[in-house]
Amino acid sequence: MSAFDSRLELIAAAEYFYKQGWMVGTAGNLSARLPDGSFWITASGKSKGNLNLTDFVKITPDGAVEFPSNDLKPSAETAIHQTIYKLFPEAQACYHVHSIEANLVSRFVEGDTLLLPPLEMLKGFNIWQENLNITLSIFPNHLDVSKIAIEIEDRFQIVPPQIPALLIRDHGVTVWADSTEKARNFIELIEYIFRYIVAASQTGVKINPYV
Ligand SMILES: CSC[C@@H](O)[C@@H](O)C(=O)COP(=O)(O)O
Ligand SMILES: [Zn+2]
Repeated sequence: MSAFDSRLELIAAAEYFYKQGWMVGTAGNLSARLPDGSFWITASGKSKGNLNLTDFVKITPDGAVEFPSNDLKPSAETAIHQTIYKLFPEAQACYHVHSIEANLVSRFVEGDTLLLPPLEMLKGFNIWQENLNITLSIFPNHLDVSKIAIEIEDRFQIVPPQIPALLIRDHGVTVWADSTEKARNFIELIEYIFRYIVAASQTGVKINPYV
């Protein structure tokens, strides 16, 4: 019997995110680790709404690129996935999407952290606190993606993230988890929180710190 192919999970998640409007116009990239420490990642520039098994590139633990076919390039944001897997050995999947709400909330603050509203949804990140005071790290969006990856590594080595997620300003969110299933849930949870922050900012009711 052959082992389960995690690319099938990535294809299904990408189709779902695409339908939510979070991976339009080839935006976003998804990866999943393999038992040998290598990972599958979406090839660069593919429409994420209808990926197939040949739309992935394998990155080995030493950073070599294994092309299933030679006209594929790895995701332009592979360096961020490599950094996440290096920093968090328990991570088995890393998902990155672009939503309008993520970009709006990234502009609600000028600093490098976003205070999250104290929503029950945070329990989905395994946060069990009475008075929730959780922040999400925001990073600048550099043209040179390796610079973003270096800044993620530098900051998280000193200040570990409170939840397995980070936001790149004017760009989108990245999450990681110990399974593809959890990574998909984490994207849904953080995008719900972003939608809540945007909606709350429009109500005039003091239900979040940005109103
Ligand atoms: C709509 S282009 C977006 C890209 O520049 C990038 O941010 C992205 O998420 C997808 O890049 P890709 O190289 O396809 O993985
Ligand atoms: Zn991106």
